[in-house]
Amino acid sequence: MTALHPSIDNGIKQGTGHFAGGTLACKCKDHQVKVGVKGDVAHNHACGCTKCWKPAGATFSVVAVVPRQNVTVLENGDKLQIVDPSAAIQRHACKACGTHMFGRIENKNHPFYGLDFIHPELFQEQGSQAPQFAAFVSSVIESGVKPEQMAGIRSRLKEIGLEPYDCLSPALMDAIATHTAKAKAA
Ligand SMILES: N[C@@H](CCC(=O)N[C@@H](CSCO)C(=O)NCC(=O)O)C(=O)O
Ligand SMILES: [Zn+2]
Ligand SMILES: [Zn+2]
Repeated sequence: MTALHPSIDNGIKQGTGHFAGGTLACKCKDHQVKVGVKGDVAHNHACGCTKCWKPAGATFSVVAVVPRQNVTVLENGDKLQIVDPSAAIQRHACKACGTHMFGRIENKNHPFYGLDFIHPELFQEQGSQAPQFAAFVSSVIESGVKPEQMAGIRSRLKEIGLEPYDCLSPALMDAIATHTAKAKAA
C-alpha cells in the first residue's frame, strides 16, 4: 500500500471544532522558523500536486487556508525564501530544512487572494480542522507514482474518508468559477 502522508496514514483525526490557532514550526533542530496563525484553518485537504511541500516519504501534502492577516512570522524569518516567485502561490520556505511555512497569493485578481496556504501538521498544538478531501490526485503521477498504483491510492483515500478529486473539490471549483464569471461580467 502506498503511504499517503504520515498524518493520515493511520486514519483521520478530527479537529476539535474550536481550534484557536497556534504556532507552525519548521523542521530545523535549532533556530526554527516559527509562524503564528490565529484561528482554525479552512478547506484542509490532501494535495497531490508537485508544488505543495510534503514531508519525506509522503505522496501527498496536507494543506489548508487561513486569512492572510491571521499569519505572522514570529521567529527566524531571515531563514525564509520564496520557492518560486512566478507561482500563483508564493511559498515561503525555510532555506535550511526546506519546509514550506506559508504560501501567499499576491495577485489581487486570483480567486483565493486574501488566503494563505499552510501545512497544519507543523502546528505545535493539536486540534485543527482535519483534511476534508483529496485534491490533484492524478498529479501524483508527475512525482513518480505509477499509473497502475492510482486505483489503490484512490480506494485508500476513500477508505479514510477523503473523496479523491483530480482538481479541487466541487465546492472550491464552483467558488473559482463564480469568481471568474463575476470578473468577466465586470
Ligand atoms: N499538475 C500540477 C498541478 C499544480 C496545481 O495547479 N496546484 C494547485 C493546488 S495547490 C494547493 O491546493 C494550485 O493552485 N497551484 C498554484 C501554485 O502552485 O502556485 C502539478 O502537480 O504541479
Ligand atoms: Zn528550518
Ligand atoms: Zn498543491
